[in-house]
Amino acid sequence: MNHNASQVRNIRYFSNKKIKYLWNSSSETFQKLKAHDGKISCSFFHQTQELQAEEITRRQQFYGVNAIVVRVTPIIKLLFTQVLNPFYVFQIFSVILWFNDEYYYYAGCILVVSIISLSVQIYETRTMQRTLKHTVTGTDNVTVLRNEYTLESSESLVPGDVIEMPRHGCTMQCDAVLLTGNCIVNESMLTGESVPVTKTPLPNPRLTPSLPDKSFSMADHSRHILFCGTNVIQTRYYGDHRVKAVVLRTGFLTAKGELVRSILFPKPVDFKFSQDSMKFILVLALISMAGMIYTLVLMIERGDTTKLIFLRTLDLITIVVPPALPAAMTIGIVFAQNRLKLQNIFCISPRSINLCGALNTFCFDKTGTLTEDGLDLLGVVLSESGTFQNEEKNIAKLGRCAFLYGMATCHSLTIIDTELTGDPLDKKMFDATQWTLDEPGEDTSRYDVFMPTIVRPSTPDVVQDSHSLTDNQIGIVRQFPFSSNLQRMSVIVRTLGQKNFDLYVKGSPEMIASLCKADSIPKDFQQILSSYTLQGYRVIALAWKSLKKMGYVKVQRAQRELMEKDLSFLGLMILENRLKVETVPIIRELHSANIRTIMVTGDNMLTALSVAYDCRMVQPSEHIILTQVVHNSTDEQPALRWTYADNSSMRVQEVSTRMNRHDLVALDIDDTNRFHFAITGKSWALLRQYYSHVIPKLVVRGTIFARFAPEQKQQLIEALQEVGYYVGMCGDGANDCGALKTAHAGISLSEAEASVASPFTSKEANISCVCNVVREGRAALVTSFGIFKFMACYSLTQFLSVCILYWFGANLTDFTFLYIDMFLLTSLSITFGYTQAYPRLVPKAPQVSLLAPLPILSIALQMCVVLPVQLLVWLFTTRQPWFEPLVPNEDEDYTCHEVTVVFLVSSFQYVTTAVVFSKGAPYRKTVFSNYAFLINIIIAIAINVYLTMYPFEWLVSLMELKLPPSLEFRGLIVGVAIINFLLCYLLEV
Ligand SMILES: Nc1ncnc2c1ncn2[C@@H]1O[C@H](COP(=O)(O)OP(=O)(O)OP(=O)(O)O)[C@@H](O)[C@H]1O
Repeated sequence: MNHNASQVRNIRYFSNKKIKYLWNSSSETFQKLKAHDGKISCSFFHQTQELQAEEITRRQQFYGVNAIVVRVTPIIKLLFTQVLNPFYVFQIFSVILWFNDEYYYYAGCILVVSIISLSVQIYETRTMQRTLKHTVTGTDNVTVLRNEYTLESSESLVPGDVIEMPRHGCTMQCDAVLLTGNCIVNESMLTGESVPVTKTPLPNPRLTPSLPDKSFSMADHSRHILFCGTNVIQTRYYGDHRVKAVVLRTGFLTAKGELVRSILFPKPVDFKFSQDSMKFILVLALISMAGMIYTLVLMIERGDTTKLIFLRTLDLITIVVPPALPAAMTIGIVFAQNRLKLQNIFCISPRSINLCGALNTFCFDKTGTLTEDGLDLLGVVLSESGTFQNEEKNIAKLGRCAFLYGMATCHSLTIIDTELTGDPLDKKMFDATQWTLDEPGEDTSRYDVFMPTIVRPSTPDVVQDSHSLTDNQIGIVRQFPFSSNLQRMSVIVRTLGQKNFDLYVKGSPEMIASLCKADSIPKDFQQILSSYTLQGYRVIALAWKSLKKMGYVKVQRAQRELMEKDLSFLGLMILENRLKVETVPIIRELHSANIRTIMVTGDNMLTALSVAYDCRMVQPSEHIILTQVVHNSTDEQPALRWTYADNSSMRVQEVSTRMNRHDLVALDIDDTNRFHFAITGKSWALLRQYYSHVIPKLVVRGTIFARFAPEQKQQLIEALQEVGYYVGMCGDGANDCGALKTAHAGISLSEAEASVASPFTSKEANISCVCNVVREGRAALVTSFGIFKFMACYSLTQFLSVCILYWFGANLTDFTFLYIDMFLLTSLSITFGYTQAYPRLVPKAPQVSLLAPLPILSIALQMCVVLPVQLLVWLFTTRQPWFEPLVPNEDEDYTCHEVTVVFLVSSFQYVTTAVVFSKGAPYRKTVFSNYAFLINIIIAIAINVYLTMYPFEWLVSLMELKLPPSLEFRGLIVGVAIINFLLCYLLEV
């Protein structure tokens, strides 16, 4: 936390996480610094004048430098912050203790390991900071209005500055609202979607008095805002007029700044696993307290020296609380992240990887994610005089008609680097017309003063001379860009040589129909539409209107809502909606891994239903219940209806206004497991308003969410999280951004290299990345679980063993600790972390991975090599390396006890390892590991029984030792063995 209270001209403020908080004396609170207070009207921006020098200085003091500075923390600072981490403090404490206890080798080794891990951590933190700095930092020179238009460094910009957008593009260094001209931008840095987006000027109510002066909001006016970090590809301008924008927000207050802040200071994730592990460490600490009291009493009774008592007592804490636990638990994440990179999945938030292991629900966007993006145009159905004509597959046969002109003009395609780019749907539609598109040149004479994009037929028999005035050329003079919320886009065009302008609108059939004159809509509109959507086709409608009596200026200033009404319906475009080849197998695999799948789309409900059946999100035998909230009249509470839909037709059956068991019975659903709910965005909004108590029930069984606006997608994820689901989201477009950020794990399918849109970005544009992410998440989580359990079991085993040794007045030596802690732990953690890469998610798949035997091999190694070596060393080195007598030990009998204890330590560890490795991944239980687990347990029990009940008479006689005398001793050992088993078992369940 970086709090530094200061004063700027009697204003008290402090900064925290790159944001300033100012003192508000009237409310007596600190309030977050905002660029504007949200009560500004749109006309305010159009009245913006240049800022005076004094005002600029004042604002610069207020808002600071306009830069998103990610500092690479100096090594010394990082070192201090890392060393002050409680676990390192504990480690330092332990090392000092061990040195004092003369465990030089052991303390030395731990010191070396800690230094290495600290250096690696510092190196990695700095590399990450450097990469982030490289991605986000940027300054540029910007033309800004100060006295006159001058070139200034972008760092000096303040909110309120008027800037000019350069003609050939730039990268935005602030958030700014566009006042004049159009800009084509690529927002992939923020949204992951690399389709060019057209930004239009903010409506100016002063120029059009009929226009209400709405209050400005970032969400409502986002299509007029150029966001920081986005790439402005081209600007369009009026003659030699400037393309102007007003700076809205600077530095970390910008949209990009917010995203960078969320990476620099991630929200603490409420993950049960990390909470539980802290609780468990606390329990371990309590156990060590008990051990300390026991040692204290024992050693005081025995009359040991104060120093020895002090050292032995504290030593117990370092045995019970494993200081390397947090570091060991991240091993799985490191392996998983590297493996994801190999699969072309980039992760900017590694801590999300463990969360992916817990995901139990995955939401998918439809278009571009489950289905192909560049859908083939199947045909068109024209409407003439309010009647649908026959479907026409060959667009060339349409002839010159309004529908064809609509197809040729109503898009936001643009030429970038000589290539036509834009929305894949727009591209398919335009390609079908076989027209060509010319970007504006310098010549302004032909279309008044604006530089329009020109479209014209490319077939030679039609074009006589592409540069002469021919009535086949159409200029697109204004564009209202596509918005998911509005479900439509429109253009204002003028055919060359004609006086009047025309408006073409295309969008979802429901939306277009609602904007058309009733008499222009065919009577069988719903019927024809359903006939296509039921088959899963994507249907787009076109409409038209002649803007007679409107001059150029009026057309340029007119408000969108006022233009897009009283349209004449032109017809429907039918597009194929093909599933990607990967979709069905991946959905199947997710289902067999017990992960729920949900479709949340902006598309039509019937299309979504059909795709859901096709991709097997809903099985053919399963039912779908459509949830509808219908307003009968404005003043009364809307009615909640449950209707019944199946894959061949939709039967509408009103049931009841409440959802309960009776409703389901009334719907004829006897098997309550076999139905899914579906709802549209419109009903969802009303449901939230009037029936919010139904939402938790709905989302538990909801599978299809259609015609959902971007913020509703986000609401759905939140609703799922509220009822306890761990939710993943996979999407490809800007309309999925909010949902991707909100989900526990968001995967954006994007080609953008440096996108900060979601924690995961997959370059493969299909949903196979979902399985990879879940699989790696599970592998990382299981590794963390396994290592956690292993370390807990092992430190408890060691603790009990050492307590017994204290009883005899002995302790393990430097070498014994070294062997157990270093060799075993390191080799096992690494083997474990590495081996958790399995090829399938599904629990029942009887598949034996090539890597599966590795943990078993490691156990076998311990069994067949390490134990005998341990014994041999003990035999031939007069037991020195293994025991440290704490009190002069005259009685040779004790040596025998000590041997038993060491064997116990090893065999308990062996059992623990066996349990952890073989049972750690329940969803991947392989035939091999099940048997291995059983065999391991049987062997371990046999060894324990043999060692404790018939302690190696041959060995004893070989070493000329006496047998341990008492039965109590054997009883004690057996007791410890049972406790160990119980512990392992409890940890496992
Ligand atoms: N370029 C476009 N021009 C006009 N209308 C469009 C365009 N793209 C989509 N639409 C219409 O707007 C609706 C909403 O679009 P949106 O992008 O929110 O979702 P989607 O593309 O249909 O599906 P998904 O959310 O699964 O990606 C679409 O169903 C379609 O009818």
